[in-house]
Amino acid sequence: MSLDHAVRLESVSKEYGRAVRALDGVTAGFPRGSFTAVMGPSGSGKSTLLNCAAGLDRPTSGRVVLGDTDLSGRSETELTELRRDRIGFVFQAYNLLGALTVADNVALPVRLAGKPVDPERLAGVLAAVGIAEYRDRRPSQLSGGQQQRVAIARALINRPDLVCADEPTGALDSHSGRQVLALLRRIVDELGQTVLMVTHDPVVAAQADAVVFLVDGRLAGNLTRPSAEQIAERMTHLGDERMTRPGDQRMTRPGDERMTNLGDARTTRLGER
Ligand SMILES: Nc1ncnc2c1ncn2[C@@H]1O[C@H](COP(=O)(O)OP(=O)(O)OP(=O)(O)O)[C@@H](O)[C@H]1O
Repeated sequence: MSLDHAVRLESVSKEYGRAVRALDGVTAGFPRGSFTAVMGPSGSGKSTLLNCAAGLDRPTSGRVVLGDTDLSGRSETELTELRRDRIGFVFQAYNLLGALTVADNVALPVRLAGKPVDPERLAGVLAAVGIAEYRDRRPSQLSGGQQQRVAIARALINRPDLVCADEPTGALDSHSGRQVLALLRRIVDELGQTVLMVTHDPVVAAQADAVVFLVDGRLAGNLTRPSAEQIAERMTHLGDERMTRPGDQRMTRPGDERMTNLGDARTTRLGER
């Protein structure tokens, strides 16, 4: 079965100078409407994977395909436009503009594209993330969790192909973090968005449909709909993955599935609901 991927990485490697290979031959596809968490030890290449998938970093070799658009060989201007129009970003630091209102922050990607802001679309997105009543406030007048909702609304305004979230709950207390996670889950389930999220936290990753593990820039397996306990267990054994052969992305533990099964896993999940 050929899957409809929001984004696909094909043999992607990323080197910094000669010494650092942040990604090493990563091949992975992320089906539309799926929620995937990327985990691994510090320095394993998680943010690099996310940044390559989002066209923020260029692979040294291999290619990234967003929908049916190959990002290889695109100019900086083209990549900037692709990111603005087709990718939503949510970072640990909310990256909102303090001088703008909530509504203007959310509308910014539309204005930057030189397009008129559709008031209904704007109101709909603000309502969908639960911040309609704060639309005229400045970010500094909101809690961390509310600011992250604004960032999620801004990420959604252009109906992106892919939402990239790097430690989206990293700066939040556990209650706000849970709410933001539930919101990410909801934008996948109800709006059909595709979310790719980097996290260190097994409880956070357990919200995803699939968890992809990285070690030393290589895929070290994935788990489908795991519990936080299964993820934590796996994380403690990740160092063992260094023993696997380069290029061997087969899973070695019970319950694991190959990358190509991520889409099937999601179908199962939704089918169960
Ligand atoms: N701009 C850069 N220049 C040089 N090396 C870099 C650069 N960005 C990342 N690296 C290196 O690439 C490797 C992967 O980094 P990356 O940030 O992707 O890891 P990570 O898994 O997200 O780490 P963390 O969990 O600590 O955020 C690391 O060894 C890092 O030091």
